[in-house]
Amino acid sequence: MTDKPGVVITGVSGRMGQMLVREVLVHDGLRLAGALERPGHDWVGHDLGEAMGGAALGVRVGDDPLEAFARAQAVIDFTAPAATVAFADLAAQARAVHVIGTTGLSDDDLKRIHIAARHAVIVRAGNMSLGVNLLTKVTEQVARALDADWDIEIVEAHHNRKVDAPSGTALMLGEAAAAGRGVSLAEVSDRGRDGMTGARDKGAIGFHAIRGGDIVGEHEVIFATGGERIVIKHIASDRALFARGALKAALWGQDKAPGEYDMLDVLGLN
Ligand SMILES: NC(=O)C1=CN([C@@H]2O[C@H](COP(=O)(O)OP(=O)(O)OC[C@H]3O[C@@H](n4cnc5c(N)ncnc54)[C@H](O)[C@@H]3O)[C@@H](O)[C@H]2O)C=CC1
Ligand SMILES: O=C(O)C1=N[C@H](C(=O)O)C[C@H](O)C1
Repeated sequence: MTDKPGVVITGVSGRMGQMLVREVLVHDGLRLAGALERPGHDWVGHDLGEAMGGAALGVRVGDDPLEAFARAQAVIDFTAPAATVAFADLAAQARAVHVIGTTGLSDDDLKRIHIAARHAVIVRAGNMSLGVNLLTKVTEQVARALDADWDIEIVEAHHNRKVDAPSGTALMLGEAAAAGRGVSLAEVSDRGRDGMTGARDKGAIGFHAIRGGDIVGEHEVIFATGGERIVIKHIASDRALFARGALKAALWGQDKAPGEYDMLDVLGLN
């Protein structure tokens, strides 16, 4: 028996799920306590290691979150909005730290997550990398220093399997730019122009999404005015980066009071 906190990984067959499994297996401070997939998925009932194409791990892929979370101190969840909202309630019942990487959450989803955080620690971020979280701080500072004669545009690029746009990261960067400018993102956001749009609205924050091939994740914040342009860019070339950030958050959350946190809290950048 070990006293390392046990982690359940949801969506284990997914791009991030498999990366999280690999990273938790080599982590010094955490152990794999369970693996979940959606009911009806091919992997359910099979050994996780064998399902991943390797040696048996002695961990069976399950489809019952309540049973799995009861045995865990943390749940790491990169799945889909409907699943994540349900997991937030169940992780809170089990008093397990819930690390949420899922993006594309609606305002209603966010409200339900907020309610679950009354009873347990939830760490949620559209991007778990140090580089992107640092970029949000830089974006906020640059936006604060510049007036609305500087147009702000956010361009993101991802692989062709991504289902949501703008990316969670682009929205984090948009929120940071809006905060720096002292405006509400909802009021100035301008998404994916097409057709006779008219001239750009002064003060708008524009979003553009590229989808292609196997791009892991690229984000650019452009500040443009007459005669000059500032471009700040982050390139992720390995999903392990997101997985390691999520594991750090799971460990960090173990001694925290119930509430909603983000990666800036985990990384000490707030
Ligand atoms: N915050 C961050 O740093 C990052 C966030 N993401 C986000 O993570 C999410 C997943 O991304 P990918 O791994 O690329 O997607 P994916 O489609 O490869 O994997 C999602 C997995 O979740 C599973 N799933 C869906 N409903 C489920 C349920 N009810 N119970 C258990 N499993 C369920 C699916 O079967 C699938 O295996 C997306 O929202 C993506 O934007 C991705 C990378 C980094
Ligand atoms: O779906 C992805 O792949 C990614 N999603 C996150 C997002 O929406 O920003 C983070 C990362 O860019 C990869």
